[in-house]
Amino acid sequence: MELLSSTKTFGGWLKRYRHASTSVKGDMVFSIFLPPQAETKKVPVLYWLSGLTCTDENFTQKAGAFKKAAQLGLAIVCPDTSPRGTDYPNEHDSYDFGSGAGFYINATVEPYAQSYNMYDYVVDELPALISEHFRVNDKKSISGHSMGGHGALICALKNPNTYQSVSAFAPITNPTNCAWGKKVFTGYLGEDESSWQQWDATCLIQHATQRLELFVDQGDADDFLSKQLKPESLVKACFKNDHPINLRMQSGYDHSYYFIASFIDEHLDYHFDALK
Ligand SMILES: N[C@@H](CCC(=O)N[C@@H](CSC=O)C(=O)NCC(=O)O)C(=O)O
Repeated sequence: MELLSSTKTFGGWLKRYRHASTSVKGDMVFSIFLPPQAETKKVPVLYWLSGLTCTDENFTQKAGAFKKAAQLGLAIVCPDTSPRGTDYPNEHDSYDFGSGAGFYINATVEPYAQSYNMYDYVVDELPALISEHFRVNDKKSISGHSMGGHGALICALKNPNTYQSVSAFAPITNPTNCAWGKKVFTGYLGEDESSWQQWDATCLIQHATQRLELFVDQGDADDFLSKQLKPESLVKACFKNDHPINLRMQSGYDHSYYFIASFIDEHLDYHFDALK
């Protein structure tokens, strides 16, 4: 791994690394916040998955999470949102497909199938790398925003007993039924919609074998709420399958990192309670 930067903050360290990834067959960059407690003991980890157009740095620079994480003794790992360095057809033409829009799934359509394996990267490869190189214990939780909120939900739903807790800010909830999801699923998975369901949180609820609560914050002034995010789909699926969900509609909040910064401390407390 190549250390790109190391910055002291709130008594801990924010470090940025580049490494060669086997899942995406190219270099990937991630950020990790190590709290002061990690100097002397192993700490639990929260994985944070960002949304469309983001890199690992949107969360580190805008969420304001590190004071609380330092107090709790919680490491936070922020992967990038897609492979970089490739130049596939349409990969860099729009904000909601290709680079910056990996969607945390494994693509099956060529040429994307060669490297757009962000699910394997965040579920298997990155945690193994983090365990090998940092003073972390085997407890982990996952959270994210929008595309990354959906990523967090599917990682938890598809991997029972892997994460101690899961939360999401303004997640896309039912990508098989919104424009963002239909566009990327067609491009990465193909036209056969039956193959899409295994990557859709609302569809996955009926197959869940662990009833891990879904903790979701959603702003009611979010411009993407009714057309892309559709939390009512997820709530309906949870209700139908007796799956626990705590959806908090937050009055006046939009889709931005100002919203995330307003509630991130509560999410960190929530995860740390489960990780203790
Ligand atoms: N057209 C907009 C859309 C990009 C946007 O809003 N991205 C969000 C995530 S949306 C769902 O995954 C985001 O987190 N942006 C980065 C940020 O720092 O706010 C555009 O291109 O701006």
